[in-house]
Amino acid sequence: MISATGAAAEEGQLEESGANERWWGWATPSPAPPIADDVRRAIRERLGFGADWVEDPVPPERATIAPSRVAIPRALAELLSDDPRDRALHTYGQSYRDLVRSLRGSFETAPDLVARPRTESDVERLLAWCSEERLAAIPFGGGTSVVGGVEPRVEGDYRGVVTIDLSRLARVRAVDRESLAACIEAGATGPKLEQQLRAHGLTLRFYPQSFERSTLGGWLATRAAGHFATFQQHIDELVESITAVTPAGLWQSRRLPGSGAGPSPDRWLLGSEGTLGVITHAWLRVRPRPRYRARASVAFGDLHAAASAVRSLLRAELEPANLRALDADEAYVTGALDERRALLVIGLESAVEQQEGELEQILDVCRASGGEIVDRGAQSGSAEGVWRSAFTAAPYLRDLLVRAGVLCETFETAITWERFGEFVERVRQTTRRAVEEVCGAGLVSCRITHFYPDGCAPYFTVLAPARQGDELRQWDEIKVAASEAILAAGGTITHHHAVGRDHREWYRRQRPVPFATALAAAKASIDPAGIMNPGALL
Ligand SMILES: Cc1cc2nc3c(=O)[nH]c(=O)nc-3n(C[C@H](O)[C@H](O)[C@H](O)COP(=O)(O)OP(=O)(O)OC[C@H]3O[C@@H](n4cnc5c(N)ncnc54)[C@H](O)[C@@H]3O)c2cc1C
Repeated sequence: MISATGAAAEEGQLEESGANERWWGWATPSPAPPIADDVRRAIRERLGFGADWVEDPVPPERATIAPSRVAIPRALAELLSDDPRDRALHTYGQSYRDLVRSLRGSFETAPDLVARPRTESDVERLLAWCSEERLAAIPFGGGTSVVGGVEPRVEGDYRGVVTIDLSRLARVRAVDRESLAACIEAGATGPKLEQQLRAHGLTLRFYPQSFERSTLGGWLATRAAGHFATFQQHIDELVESITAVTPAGLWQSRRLPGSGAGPSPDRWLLGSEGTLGVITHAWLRVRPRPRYRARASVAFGDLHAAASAVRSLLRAELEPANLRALDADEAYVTGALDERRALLVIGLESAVEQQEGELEQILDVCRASGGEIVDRGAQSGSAEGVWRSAFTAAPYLRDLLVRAGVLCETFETAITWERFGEFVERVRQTTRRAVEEVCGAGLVSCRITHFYPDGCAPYFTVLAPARQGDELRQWDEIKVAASEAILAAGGTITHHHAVGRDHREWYRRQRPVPFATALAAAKASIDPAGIMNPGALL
C-alpha cells in the first residue's frame, strides 16, 4: 500500500489535525515537507506511472490574491476579516482543479471578506448588510466541496463577495434523550460534534470520507452521504428539523418524527447549497454508541459478481451498516488485495446485540454467490482493515499524489439495477478512452459506495500522469467525457457530491423544466436581491 504521513485514525476517532497550520490541500503546511524517494517509488510501482518532478505549494507570501474591494463597516468589524491568507484559505474547496490552482498560489477569485458569525442574529445582520450593499454571500462549512460549491466564481453586478464561515457556531446545544435527538449547530465538524455527543453516550454515526473537516451545515446543504451503505445513506434520513437564516427571515421547521403536512420545509433546504440561506442549526436523530462490531472481506471475480451478491443479501433482508464493493483495480491500488480481484468489504455494528450470527448469514450468501472469504474479524493486516486505513488516509495521500504529478480525482453517480452492468462498463470505458487520449496512460477504477434495493451508487477514481501546467485542461476534458456518458446512460450527475458550480450544466439537463422554474421562483422570493451563493446549483 502507498501510505501517507499523518493518516487519520479509525472512523469515529479522528481528531482535527493541523487545520490551523494547513496552507494547501487537505493538510499540507507551508513550507511543505519533502516527499521521500521511497514514497515516489511506491507510487510508481502501484500505479505503473509517475512524474519525474515534485512541486511544492507556493507559500502565502508569494501567492496571487486580488486586493479586497470591500471596506469593513465598523458595526460588523468584530465579525469580518480581510486578511489575505484568510481570504485565500476560503477561495476553494478540495477538487483536483482547486488543488492545482492553490498549489500554484493562484487565488484570483478570493472572497473580499471572510465573516465568522457567533450567533443567528450575527448571520441576520450580515445578510441584511450584504443585501443592502449588493454583496454576494457564500456559506462556508469545512470547505471540502469537490464541485466548486464555495468558490467565489460570481457573475453579475455584485460589489464584492463575503464568505460566511460557520466555524464559530459549532456547539451541540441540547440533547433529548427520550426522543434520541440532538440540536447541533451547523459549523460543527464531524469530530467536534461526535466529541460532544460522546459525553452523552450518543453518536450521530455519520461518516463521509471528509468527516474530519466537513460540517453538519455542509452535509445538510449538499445532501451528503455517510458510511451507512444500506439504510440511512444520506443525511436527509437523520433530520428532524432545520433552522436557516434567509434574506427573507428565519426558516425554522417544527421538530417532528414525521409529517404529511404538504411538501417538507426541511427537504427544501436539503441540497440547497447555500442558495436560499445560511443553515445555522438542526435537530438530528442520534443513537447509542455501537458496542458490537463484526467485519469481513470477500473476494469475487469481478465487480459485477460482488454487486450481484449484495443484491442477494438485500433480498434476504440482510443490511450490513457498511458495504463497499471495490473493483479489481481499486482493491489492488489501495493495497487491500495483492492480486487483481474484486473485493466486498463488510461491516456490521449494533448497540444491543452481537453481530457474529448475522455476519455468518451474510457470508453464507456471499459463498453461495461465488465469493471467497478472505478474512473476518478486525485483525491487523486484514483486507478490510487495509482498505479502511486507505479510505481514511486518502485525503492526505492525495496531497502527495498531486504534488508528485498524479492527476487524481473522483466522480460518482447512481443507477437502478436493471441498467447497472451496462452503465458501469459504458462510463468506465468512455472515461478510460478520455484518460488515454488526454494523458497517454492511467487508471479508472470503480467502487460501489451505497446500495439500495433497486440500485446502487458507483464511484469512480481516475489516476493518471499529469502534464505540469496543463492539468486543468486535462481534467476538464476527462470530466466532460465522463459526465456526458453518465447522463446519456441514464444516471444522475451526482449521488452525494452535490451540484455546485461544476455540475450545473448536467444538472440543468437532468431536472424537469417546470421544477427548474419552481426552484428559480422560490429562490427569487426568498432571496430577492439574489445574494445567496450566486452561480451554485441554479
Ligand atoms: C476527501 C473528500 C472526501 C469526501 N467524501 C464524501 C463522502 O463520503 N460523502 C459525501 O457526501 N461527500 C463527500 N465529500 C464532499 C464534501 O465533503 C461534502 O459535500 C460535504 O457535505 C461538504 O461539507 P462542508 O462542511 O465542507 O461544506 P462546504 O464545502 O464548506 O460547502 C459545500 C456547499 O454547502 C454550502 N454550505 C456549507 N455550509 C452551509 C450552511 N451552514 N448553510 C447553507 N449552506 C452551506 C456551501 O455554500 C457550498 O455550496 C468529500 C470531499 C472530500 C474532499
